Amino acid sequence: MQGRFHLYEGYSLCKVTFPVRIFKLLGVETLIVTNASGGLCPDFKVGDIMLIKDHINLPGFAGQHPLCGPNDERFGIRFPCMSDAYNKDLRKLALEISQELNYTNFVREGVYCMVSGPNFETIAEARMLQILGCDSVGMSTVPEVTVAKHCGLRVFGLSLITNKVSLDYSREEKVNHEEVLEISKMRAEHLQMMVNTLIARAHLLDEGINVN
Ligand SMILES: O=P(O)(O)O[C@@H]1C[C@H](O)[C@@H](CO)O1
Ligand code: HPA
Repeated sequence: MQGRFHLYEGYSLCKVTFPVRIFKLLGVETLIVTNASGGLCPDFKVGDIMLIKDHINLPGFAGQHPLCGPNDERFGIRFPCMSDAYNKDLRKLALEISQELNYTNFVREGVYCMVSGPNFETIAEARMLQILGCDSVGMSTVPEVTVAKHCGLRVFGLSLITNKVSLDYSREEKVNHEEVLEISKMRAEHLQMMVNTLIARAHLLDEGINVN
């Protein structure tokens, strides 16, 4: 996909995740998601690439969940397990690839939290998210991943840390969308290289071939 639909644009989560169901019907087996997010983990720097280990579905807690409503059994079960939403083998492979590519000083792992947006977080909200265990925060991805896991797709996710989230009232810098775009452009080639290499190697996992 080039771009995506967002909840904050006014699309229902059913529409936001519709492409994932189309992928499933087309025979796709693995979903690779990328996004931009704000760093909450104090160790993260702007420009870091975070391999998504897990997520927090904050809109889901408030009833904004793509699987609410009648369950379509043709796609998956009513109560899907989410404890392994992000495929372990693909994450391991991505870590190996980041070493080979010499990317280790800007590749991390962490927990992504989705908020609805469209505003960036208040300081109090950011502090709450950090206490909850979120390493980064963004406005997308979780609905698509949830629907993908529901219908049995294997998921791998990358989140580019485009800004530091303000956690301190004395911090002068303000988050803005231009910065998000600028950092995304700066890291585009690295991200492409990681994703391309992962795609080239991922099928070897299925065939049980040692990828090293
Ligand atoms: O679409 P993603 O989640 O990658 O982009 C983030 C969330 C907003 O769309 C935008 C805010 O700058 O970046
Ligand atoms: N907060 C929420 N969404 C984002 C951010 C952020 O700081 N940066 C990019 N997307």
